[in-house]
Amino acid sequence: MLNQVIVTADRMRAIESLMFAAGMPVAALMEKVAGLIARRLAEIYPIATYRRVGILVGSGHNGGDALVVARELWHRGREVRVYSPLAKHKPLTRVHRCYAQSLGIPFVDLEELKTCDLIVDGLFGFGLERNIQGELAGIIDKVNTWGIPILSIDLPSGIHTDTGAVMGVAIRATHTLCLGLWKRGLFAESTLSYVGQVERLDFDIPEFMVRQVLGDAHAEWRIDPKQIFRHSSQSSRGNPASSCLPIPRAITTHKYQVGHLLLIVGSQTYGGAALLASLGAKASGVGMLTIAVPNSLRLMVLAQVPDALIIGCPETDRGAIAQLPELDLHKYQAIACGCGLSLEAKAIVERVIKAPCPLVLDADGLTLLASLGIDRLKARSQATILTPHWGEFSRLFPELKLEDRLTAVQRAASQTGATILLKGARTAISFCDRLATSSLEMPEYQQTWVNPESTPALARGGSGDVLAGVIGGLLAQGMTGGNAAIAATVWHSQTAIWLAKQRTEMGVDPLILAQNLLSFLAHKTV
Ligand SMILES: NC(=O)C1=CN([C@@H]2O[C@H](COP(=O)(O)OP(=O)(O)OC[C@H]3O[C@@H](n4cnc5c(N)ncnc54)[C@H](O)[C@@H]3O)[C@@H](O)[C@H]2O)[C@@H](O)CC1
Ligand SMILES: [K+]
Repeated sequence: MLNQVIVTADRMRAIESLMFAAGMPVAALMEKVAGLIARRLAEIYPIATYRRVGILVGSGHNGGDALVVARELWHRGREVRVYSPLAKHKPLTRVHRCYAQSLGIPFVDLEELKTCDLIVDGLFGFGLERNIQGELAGIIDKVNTWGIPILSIDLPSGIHTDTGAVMGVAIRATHTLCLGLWKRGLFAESTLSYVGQVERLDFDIPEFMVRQVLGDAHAEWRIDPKQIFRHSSQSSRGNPASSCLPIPRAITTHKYQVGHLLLIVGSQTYGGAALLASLGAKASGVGMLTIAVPNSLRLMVLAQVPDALIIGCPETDRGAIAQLPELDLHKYQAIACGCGLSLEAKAIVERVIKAPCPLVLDADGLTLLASLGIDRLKARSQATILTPHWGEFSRLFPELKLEDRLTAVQRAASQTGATILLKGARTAISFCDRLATSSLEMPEYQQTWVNPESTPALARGGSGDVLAGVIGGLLAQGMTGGNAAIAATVWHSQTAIWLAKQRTEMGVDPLILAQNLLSFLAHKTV
């Protein structure tokens, strides 16, 4: 649980206050935390290569942490230099400063840090309140130009704890050690070029205190990718129940028990999208797959996906699906619609919105939904998953485009009742459900999960089609909207990370991705 909650500065302060009120001395906690930072630093940046360490010290407890780290590194034989540009300090920071000086640790001018092998950034943590200006801004700008590795304590100084906004300037870290609980701002896409590699440093915050502050309906969570993949005998801990892969199967399972998915995809212009979505759906292990495409694509899709039922649909002059033939939409456990559909297929989207089964809308399906009006979703009684990237999201929810991504996705999901999967480098998924770790009596509530690991290898046309197909397949097999969105997102991004290691980020085209989803899953769960 502690590795999954995302907190704001206020929540972090409230949890910290509970620890202090219960008797943990403030100074003891700083000592413990900074000791852990110093130990982790020694693993990441060994003394043999990073002997000279420059420490940036601010006025608050982030600076206090940095001074304890400075002292510990000094005792372990590093050449430490401290730069402490502010005149006033919080009392605990001040005493650590005095003690460091009494040990003979040099307090130097900024320029003298230029020859260091490593910089430790302890200027500001979650206490940053306003834009950084004047001399301090100049200091950060300068340090960023040196090209020396920087380890930031808690957050890169200058990053807003809650929104991730850059408060004027910010340190560009190579490594960030987030203390205790994940800070919300670390998950904003705009901070990714500032945080470097991010780790959480656990300092034994009692879980009951975290629960006391966050309550039973905590809204923002970080997905733990490791918990998605498991042997079928293992139970899920933390991530929403049954978002785990592979989906277990009873020995007597027959094909009609593992879902029938209808894909409505493709146009003459975007034939490949239909194939990629189909291959994603196929990898999900869905029992039956029916693919509705324009007539002219029928044989091409049949040749590539021989195990699917292919329905050729009448098409417009420009090769979009003009109408669905007499299909009984009741017989499908899920429908995924939109990949490569083209913007001529509005009538199709109008029809599938009324379908009496779970529905995934992607790509052109979303743009068409935006033109029909998001209110159309009110007619739906079954799960709906929308999978927009930011551009599609802004068309669907223009009034939310100024919000930060986490707030925006949360509002969109509560407005529509749908699961919203906002794609990006840190895909965020918001839906209304019970939390897996809670009792069944617990009411459903709005929750948002962020995928913390991905790769720019996925930034190419067609990756999203594969994802939509996988989600459709998982939905058809009975996963809830939120669980299917989480499982598919993690599976898709972890497969891409795995492939990028073998083929470079240039080598993960969507076809390779779709073809390797199952090899990755097998490799992960043996
Ligand atoms: N949460 C926890 O349980 C723990 C927190 N610790 C550390 O304490 C930090 C938070 O400490 P603080 O609350 O003292 O906050 P910070 O150390 O982040 O900084 C706050 C100080 O900076 C000043 N300040 C804020 N914005 C400024 C600006 N734009 N320009 C100039 N000065 C500005 C404030 O007046 C205040 O003096 C954490 O980030 C972490 O490093 C650890 O020591 C121990 C455990
Ligand atoms: K910092």
